Amino acid sequence: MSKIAVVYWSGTGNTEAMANEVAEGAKAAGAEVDVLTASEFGADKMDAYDAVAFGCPAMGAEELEDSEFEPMFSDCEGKLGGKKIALFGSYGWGDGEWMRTWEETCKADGAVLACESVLANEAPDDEAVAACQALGKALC
Ligand SMILES: Cc1cc2nc3c(=O)[nH]c(=O)nc-3n(C[C@H](O)[C@H](O)[C@H](O)COP(=O)(O)O)c2cc1C
Repeated sequence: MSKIAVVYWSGTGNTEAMANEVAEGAKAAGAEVDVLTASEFGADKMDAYDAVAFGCPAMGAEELEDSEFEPMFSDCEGKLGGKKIALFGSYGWGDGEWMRTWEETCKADGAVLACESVLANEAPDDEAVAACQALGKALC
């Protein structure tokens, strides 16, 4: 059985709702899943999981949230080589630039992106919910 971590930051609950759907998808596919906030995760926990889903909304000016998520993620970057991961997050008025930048960072770190990243405009609609569940399944 694969062990999967869903690690997220969310200010107003949209990315949290996505994280819960990712977890549901992975559980339905038979994985053991831990859902953790950014402050509950770090590089020292990476080896305990077969795959990790990272979720963070667009913050700052098309950036990762900089007080909790970005420091945690930077910490994990040294452990991303060959690691199966997937990215998700909610955004507001932008065009998804934060996610494209984030994907490039992960590829440069040698991460194996299991599927297309999932973006939701504000609260996830039915399509985004289904995509989050499929993301969770893709990590199994
Ligand atoms: C301080 C701040 C900065 C933001 N910056 C961006 C941005 O650069 N691009 C964008 O598309 N949305 C931006 N947003 C909108 C959020 O990404 C959006 O509301 C998202 O749904 C929040 O997700 P959450 O509920 O998981 O916190 C920003 C929101 C806040 C509060």
